[in-house]
Parts: sequence; C-alpha cells; structure tokens
Amino acid sequence: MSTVVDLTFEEPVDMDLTCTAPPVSTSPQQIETPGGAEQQTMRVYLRVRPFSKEELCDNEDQDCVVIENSQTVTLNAPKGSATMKSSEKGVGTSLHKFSFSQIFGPETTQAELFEDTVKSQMSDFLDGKNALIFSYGVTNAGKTFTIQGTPKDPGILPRVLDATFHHIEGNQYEGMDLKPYLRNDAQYLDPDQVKQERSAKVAIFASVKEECDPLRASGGSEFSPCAASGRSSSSLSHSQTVLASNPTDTSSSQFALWVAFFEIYNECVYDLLQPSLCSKSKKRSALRVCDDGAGNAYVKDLRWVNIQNLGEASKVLQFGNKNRSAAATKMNQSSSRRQVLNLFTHFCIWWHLLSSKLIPAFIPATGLNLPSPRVSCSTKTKRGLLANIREAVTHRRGD
Ligand SMILES: Nc1ncnc2c1ncn2[C@@H]1O[C@H](COP(=O)(O)OP(=O)(O)OP(=O)(O)O)[C@@H](O)[C@H]1O
Repeated sequence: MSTVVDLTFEEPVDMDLTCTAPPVSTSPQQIETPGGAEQQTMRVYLRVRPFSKEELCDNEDQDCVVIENSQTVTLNAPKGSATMKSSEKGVGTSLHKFSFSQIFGPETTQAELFEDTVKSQMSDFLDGKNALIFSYGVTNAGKTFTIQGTPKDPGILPRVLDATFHHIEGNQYEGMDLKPYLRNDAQYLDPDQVKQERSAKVAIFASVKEECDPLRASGGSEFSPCAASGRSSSSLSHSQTVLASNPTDTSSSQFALWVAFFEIYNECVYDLLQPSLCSKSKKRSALRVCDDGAGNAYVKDLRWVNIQNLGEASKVLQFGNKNRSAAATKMNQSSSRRQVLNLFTHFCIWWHLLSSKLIPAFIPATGLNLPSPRVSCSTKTKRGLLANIREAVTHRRGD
C-alpha cells in the first residue's frame, strides 16, 4: 500500500512542467545563471503519511517504505506482489532506492512541513516571483491533506494565504476594479463589470453558506470553514513569522488579491468556481488554454474572484472543492478511479502591486493522481502523464 506523496516546489521557472525531476534521483535541479552562479529552481520532497487504522488492521504495515535518512528512501515490493515473485525467481529486483531534496516521515506535522519546504520560498513569491507547488502520488496518498489540510490541521495552501494576507495587511486595495487579465497583466473594470464581479462573488458565498454544515459534518478538507471571516485563523498564527523578513516595502503600495480554482481532468480544463456548477445535474463545459501573444499560456474565461481576507479565501476553496472530480468520484465508490488518467487541481493566487510597476504572481497548489494504486508507477507512465499536463497547460493554442 502506498503512503507516499511527492511535493514539488518550483521557482521561478514559469510553469514549465518539463522540468520534472528524474525518477530515481530527485535532487534539487539547478540552472546556470549568466554570471555563472547556480540557482536552485526546483526541490522535490517526499512525505510519508501514517497508516490509517484500517490499513493497520489489514496488515499493510510491511515496511515497504523505509526512510534510510533525510534524503533517501528504499521501497520494498509488497509480499506476494508480482514484483516480489519475479525477484524471487531472479528476475528484476524488489528493492528500489530514491533520493529527494528532503524526506518527511509520518510524524511530520503540517506546521513542520510548511516550515521546512515552502516557508523559505515565500519571500520570493511575496517579492513578485512566480512559483508553483504541486503534489503527486497515488489516490489516498495524502496530497489533499498536504496541500489543503483540514480546518484543525491546515495544510500548505491556507498557510500561504495566511502569510500573503499578513504581508499585505493594512495595504490591501479594497476596490474590485483591478483584475487579472490574460496571463501576466491586469485590467481596470468599469462600474458595470465591477457589479457583475460582486454578484458572482455573492453567489459563490451564498452557496457555501447554505451548504456549510453538511460539508463540515462530512469531514471535508476545507480549512477554516464558515466561521472563518477574519484576517487570519489562530491555528495559522505561527506562519506570521514568515513575513518578518519581508523583502518588499509595502508602506506606500496597495495590493489587490484574486484567486482562481480549476482542474485538468482527463486533459480538459474545468473552472471550479462557476456558480452554476453547484447543481451537479448541469454539464460543465471545458475551458480553452490560449496564448497571450507573448508565448504565455492562460486559461481563457477562467473566473477570478477578488478576496479580501482569509475567510473569503476559505469559502472560495470550499466552493471549488465541491466541484472537483475527485470529490464526485469519492462519493461514488463504484466508479473506478483508474479511469482517471490525470487529475490536476490548481488554486491560483494572483496579487498585484498598485504602484509604478506590475508584479503579478501565482502559487497554484496542485495534485496529480497517478493512474493506479501501486507503490510507484513506471517512469514512462509518469513522464507520459506529466507530458500530457504540460501539453494541456502550455502548448494548446486558442484562436
Ligand atoms: N500526514 C498525514 N497525517 C495523518 N493523516 C493523513 C496524512 N496524510 C493523509 N492523511 C489521511 O489519509 C487519507 C487520504 O489523504 P488524502 O485525501 O489527502 O489523499 P489524496 O492523495 O488527496 O487522495 P485522492 O487522490 O484520492 O484525492 C485522509 O483520510 C487523510 O486525512
């Protein structure tokens, strides 16, 4: 039984999914800068989650995943598996070693993981550099727990949002008339367009409010649900230290913050923030990935929602989560997850500095499902999946 989830942090490479780590050694990638200095662009972390009670009852604790040290893990094929049988006959091996930037064991808390992975990168993001975090692993590996977490145990995304709000505290632009445009730009909206933005936001929030209790009771992974309407939640207060070394002078600037939430499901892009999607009976339509004319891909007609505090971000996330294909599949246990060739969920944060220069930035938090519940899938499969996603994100042209 697999209990591992890979977490990849990439910066400042611009959403280039070709830059994936090799399957055996997943050490940090480096690029040469013009001055000759090496800059680290990608880190790959491994998190091994604890076994659930059910897994322990089923005797799945067979030491298949052995953490040798903070950077090396050994995977042993499960007893009775085809790989183990083959290796007993002298064909192939039942042992594989992998190395990572850092490995986190089952005892690692959400706060520790954030501290040791994303926190140190936050200052660059807040300084206007694009960044991408994504997790991948088989179903049930812990991707959602790691990225989103639970209300009591928030994951990376709520911690990043909390740090961002703390960073811009007192300097937030309260208007809704400055919005993300194409890939790297912003546009001013006229009063009618602002009205439309406001109505769409109200519709999203109203829907979350109505369904709040059932969501909570179902143990969903939304953070700070419903009650969270203030700037930050107490469980996140530790992350405020992130901003002590705030590199950007915010004293004379204002910040507009917008978020979008979409998924790539079997190679089609779907907006998770369409209010009409609340009713599952409506068929959702796929969005197109277009080029902004400067070679940058963007999702055409993607809904962006202006957020003013962590509570609003929480509601947007909660709303989008209901529309995820993963949620639908979990509800229907009879449907086969193996049919899901790829599932990639992005929560994008866009912030804009209202001063002389434009500084847009994104942190999409994503999860990629591998196709079948095995300890690892073949290199070819992984590469194929990542290539599919890369193509969907970067190479599909619009009109
Ligand atoms: N580090 C952890 N500590 C405790 N429980 C965890 C941890 N990671 C995951 N879990 C639990 O394991 C279960 C599966 O996790 P999760 O839903 O995040 O998996 P996933 O990889 O997102 O699955 P899927 O691809 O099917 O959506 C959940 O019940 C979650 O609460």
